Amino acid sequence: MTRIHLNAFDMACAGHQSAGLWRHPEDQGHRYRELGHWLELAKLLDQGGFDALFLADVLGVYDVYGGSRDAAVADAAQFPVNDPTMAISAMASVTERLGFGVTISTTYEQPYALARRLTTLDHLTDGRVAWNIVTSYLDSAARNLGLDSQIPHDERYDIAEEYVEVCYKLWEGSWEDDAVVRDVERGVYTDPAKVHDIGHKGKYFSVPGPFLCEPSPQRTPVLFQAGASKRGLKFAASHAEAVFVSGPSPKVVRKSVDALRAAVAEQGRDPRSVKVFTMLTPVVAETSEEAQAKLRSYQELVSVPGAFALFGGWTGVDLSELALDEPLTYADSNANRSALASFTTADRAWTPRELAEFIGLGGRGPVFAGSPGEVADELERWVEEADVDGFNLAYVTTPGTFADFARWVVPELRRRGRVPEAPEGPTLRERLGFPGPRLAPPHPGASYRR
Ligand SMILES: Cc1cc2nc3c(=O)[nH]c(=O)nc-3n(C[C@H](O)[C@H](O)[C@H](O)COP(=O)(O)O)c2cc1C
Repeated sequence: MTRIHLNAFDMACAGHQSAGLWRHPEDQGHRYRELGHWLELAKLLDQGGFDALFLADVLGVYDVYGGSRDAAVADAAQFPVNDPTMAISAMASVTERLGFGVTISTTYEQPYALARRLTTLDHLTDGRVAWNIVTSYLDSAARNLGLDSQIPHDERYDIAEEYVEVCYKLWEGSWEDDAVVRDVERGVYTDPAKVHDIGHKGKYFSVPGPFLCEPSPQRTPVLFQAGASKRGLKFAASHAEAVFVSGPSPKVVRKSVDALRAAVAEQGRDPRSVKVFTMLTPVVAETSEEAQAKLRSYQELVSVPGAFALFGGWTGVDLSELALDEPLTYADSNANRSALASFTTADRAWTPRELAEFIGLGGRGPVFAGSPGEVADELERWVEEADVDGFNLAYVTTPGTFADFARWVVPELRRRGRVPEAPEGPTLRERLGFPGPRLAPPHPGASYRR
């Protein structure tokens, strides 16, 4: 029976994908500032059968809707938002096997510094870190990070290509495995002959020296990628070990997955070796009726302006300029092209009225409400019809959605042989089904190894 991988999808903010639900009395998203909140969540996920906690991130405010940031600010739509990396080592200290996927953009930070941060986390978590490689989509981020507006969409990916090349050289090529000798008698901690300058001089980056860190358990963290435009797919086909996609139906997601697997094969890699995760928000209760009642109570709390603020940031489209029943059209934007395509060209053109209902809960992915058996059936249907390997499960309330899922659905998935009783490991790479802790050929990163 094919394994189903499960990530909890979250962000270091009070309102992630379900705009307005911070008003729910059980929602604890506002505790995102407390370390205790993250430690409790990590323990719940670790014991509850999740493979990883996957953390999104943005470096700007959502200010496309109505030409203003007010809706996003008032509704806590991914604002305020803290740095996603800080709590990870603390979470690792209270968990055994949970992985941590962290989103960091290649657009606003030098690879030399980022590679060190991720390696530090890989050491402190004993090899349980993944990097979700993104290129960003908000003009507001660009403006506050020293640019007039965003670097053009496809060039951001050109930068990302060179960025990961630098990282591979640092992670895989700079240090030999046995460089650290700690030879007290000779007075040698690290053998200088086994640490190498990477000598990188490219179009965007110059890194002549050696990596600052000694090799960590995975060396290169597990590489996730999110972004499914034509250019995004090309990047993923070369570099991603796992890809995060989203779309409203299996039919829409299947198109991206087929295109991705074909592109991976063209790169000489096994198309099944890339794990695809799609976004879904589960609403589960003991019975179908209870789950539907719960869903209705959630729907009453949705903030449409908050949802439209998120949509504006993702796609660059200001829904305030459209009539409620006017279908959206696709135009190449500088934002997240695949997000817009999934509501226009991929299947059918959605209207703002339909979007208000759909994205209010769970963002760009579907919401499914049902009993444990019905939710498990739905996940199996997605695996079959969309050809995905797992899910980034978004929440309506946190930690409520994750606790319900761990309590009701994971045991059902275990009964069906979809989730193992004990996780594989010990590293995240092995837990996700790869043969060893480190990148393996023909992944291009492995070719930099000494
Ligand atoms: C499912 C999904 C999740 C994403 N999550 C993030 C994120 O958390 N932060 C971010 O800056 N970009 C995120 N992105 C967007 C990527 O940064 C992407 O590089 C950029 O928007 C271009 O996407 P495109 O190739 O689909 O046009 C996400 C994209 C997808 C499809």
